[in-house]
Amino acid sequence: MGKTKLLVVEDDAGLQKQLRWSFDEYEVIVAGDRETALAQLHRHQPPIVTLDLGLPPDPDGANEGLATLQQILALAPDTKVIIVSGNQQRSNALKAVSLGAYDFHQKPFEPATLALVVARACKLHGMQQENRRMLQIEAESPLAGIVTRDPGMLRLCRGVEKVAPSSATVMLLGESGSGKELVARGLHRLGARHERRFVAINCAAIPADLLESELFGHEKGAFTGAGQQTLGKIELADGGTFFLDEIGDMAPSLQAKLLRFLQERVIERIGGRREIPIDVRVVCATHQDLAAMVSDGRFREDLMYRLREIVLEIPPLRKRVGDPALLAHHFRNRFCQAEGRPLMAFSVDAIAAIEEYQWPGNVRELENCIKRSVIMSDGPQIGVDDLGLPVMENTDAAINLREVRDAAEYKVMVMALARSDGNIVKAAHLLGVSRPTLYDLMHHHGVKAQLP
Ligand SMILES: Nc1ncnc2c1ncn2[C@@H]1O[C@H](COP(=O)(O)OP(=O)(O)OP(=O)(O)O)[C@@H](O)[C@H]1O
Repeated sequence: MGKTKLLVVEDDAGLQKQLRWSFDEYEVIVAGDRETALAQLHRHQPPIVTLDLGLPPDPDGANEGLATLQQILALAPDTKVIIVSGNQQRSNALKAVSLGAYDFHQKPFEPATLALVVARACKLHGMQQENRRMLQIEAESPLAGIVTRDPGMLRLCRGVEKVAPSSATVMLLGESGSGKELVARGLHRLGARHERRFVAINCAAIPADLLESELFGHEKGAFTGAGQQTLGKIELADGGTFFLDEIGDMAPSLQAKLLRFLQERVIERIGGRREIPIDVRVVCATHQDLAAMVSDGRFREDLMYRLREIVLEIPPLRKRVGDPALLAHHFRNRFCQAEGRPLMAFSVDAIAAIEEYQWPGNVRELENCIKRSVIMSDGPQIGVDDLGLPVMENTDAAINLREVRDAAEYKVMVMALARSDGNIVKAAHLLGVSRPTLYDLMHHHGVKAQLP
């Protein structure tokens, strides 16, 4: 990465030199008047500007400096402008701050203090840019609420868009916390039934003897304690979408009843004598291997086939390229706002740990981890210790050199393409390879020129 650009607007040649010298870790660009300053701003787009208020043709006043400030902010509103002004100009410096300058520093300048102000401004600018990028990603999100840049997830989202308008029964496969319910809601929202209800039931969370009544409802007096008629979840979803989570946990006796409903599309409330026609779109989900359960006799084969007219697989978080860090920023934004805390940055170590960790609990685990970190961390930064991630044991999962190399190659290639927004020339430059080499790599990994 190149140095951060710093535009110094200062008409005194001696001071220009001094500033250039004390900011050697920045790429310092100097301008001695308004016109040059605006031209340099245009050309270099520096995130930070130090601005002397006394510029020619008004070196003893502040009019020219204030006018320059206003033009800079009109052209590049995110720029952090730090006023460097003489003691006698304090009131003008304050005026500049009220016009949108980031801060002011009095002459004679103290390099160490000014360096601190510039570094802080730089950090703030970086966070604001990152936040803007996040908001854009969220706005561009292929499905409302789903934050991802991973090619596999983007493919899944395209699948959801294709399947949503049909009435096919969909089975979502994915580990716990990987976003199955979010995808089910996406199917509902993009489908023709979006104005009706989305009703979800988790078969694993309800005791087996209550699940039947939860699903099909009951008439008054159907069993002890059935004091009034209660509609089941399937009936409540009539016209809309019915989401059956953890379908693998359903008891065999209920599996038969569910199968009958899927075949005939009628229900009978417990204790009722009437068949009630119901028109719902069924989506189900499981983290279990249903085929294996069928072999063991724990799940009905005919029901499995009924349920999986279309199967969509949600990749676990550890297999999504770039998503752990992306989602961490997304949740950090959300929880900082919810907790009324100023936006915190992740330390470099914290981001590395987030990318490294395997996330067995997937997005839900990451979401909880970031929530806890935002609440618990004391400073303006979320450090690796705030995350409270377990220390990872060394696994011997991947020791085949070609596999490891292939996986690493794929990962950096997708990251470069994502970072350059699909621009092949830029991505090749980032990777330090030629364009034809990048095309070869993309071909090898089956990645299309335009990111999915
Ligand atoms: N890609 C994503 N972008 C943003 N938030 C996500 C994403 N995936 C999941 N989440 C969030 O993570 C949490 C868990 O997701 P969800 O409940 O859909 O997972 P699940 O697979 O249905 O979990 P379970 O198997 O435990 O029922 C939710 O708060 C959800 O909003």
